[in-house]
Amino acid sequence: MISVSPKTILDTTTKIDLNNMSAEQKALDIKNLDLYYGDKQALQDITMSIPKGQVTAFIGPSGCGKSTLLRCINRMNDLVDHCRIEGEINLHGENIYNKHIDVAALRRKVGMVFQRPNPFPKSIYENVVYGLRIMGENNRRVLDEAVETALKSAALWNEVKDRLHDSALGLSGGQQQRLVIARAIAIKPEVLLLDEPTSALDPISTLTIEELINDLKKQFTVVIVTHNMQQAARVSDQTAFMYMGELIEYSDTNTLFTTPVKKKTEDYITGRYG
Ligand SMILES: Nc1ncnc2c1ncn2[C@@H]1O[C@H](COP(=O)(O)OP(=O)(O)OP(=O)(O)O)[C@@H](O)[C@H]1O
Repeated sequence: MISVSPKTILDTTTKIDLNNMSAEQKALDIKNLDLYYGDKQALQDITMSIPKGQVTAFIGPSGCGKSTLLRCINRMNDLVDHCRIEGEINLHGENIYNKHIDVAALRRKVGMVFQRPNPFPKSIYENVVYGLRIMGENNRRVLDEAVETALKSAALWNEVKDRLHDSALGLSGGQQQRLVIARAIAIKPEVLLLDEPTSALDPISTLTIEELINDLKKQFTVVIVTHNMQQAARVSDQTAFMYMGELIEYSDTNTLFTTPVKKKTEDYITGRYG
């Protein structure tokens, strides 16, 4: 089993019965989800519920479908021409793949942060208010408050409060990633999707983001894809292990890393493949 710190093992974050959640506890309900890129099936019959206000990690070897599943949650795969999806992802009891769903509105509720920080070539301030401006908000006082709140939530305020109108491109990689998180949360999404958010960062910036994720779950439901099992063990409440497009095991993180039920999970977390 991988070594997780005693603090992680003893963490008594509210445990949820993942197989028996009430509608109020669920942020997302994924049912029998299949995804095909052309003829190739990349996700097979994924069924899982993701609890509100917690951190859920997707782990598994390269190519197992982690990012594909994450991208389904805000319909980013709609942008891939030859991609076909069957099954459901329910948000508030409504399938986000229903024909009448407004995808732009969905993406306001389900924000996403990618591997590489991607600030716009604008000021720090304008990056944070970008989504609000698109939504038609131009009141200076409202925008100022949103900038302060989002940057504080993203643990960046103290570092940038005196240079809000400088270019975002002058920030370090770790600061840029926190800025992108601030931009995503400024419009107050319900769910925040993080696709390997620290893979391009140094260890200290990684630690800062991991601490931040722990704070973010007080306000948002967080779903994170990570290659790094120690990171999943450190930041998540529950972990889903995927292999070749299938969800093999999904349980609270301590259980998955200490007493996995499936042999494939055990082989993966003990480093036999991946
Ligand atoms: N746009 C695409 N077109 C065709 N195939 C794709 C596309 N995106 C992903 N795939 C394939 O789907 C499968 C799952 O890929 P995905 O990127 O979701 O895996 P992953 O677990 O996130 O991998 P990694 O950890 O390497 O990022 C892989 O076989 C991949 O080659």
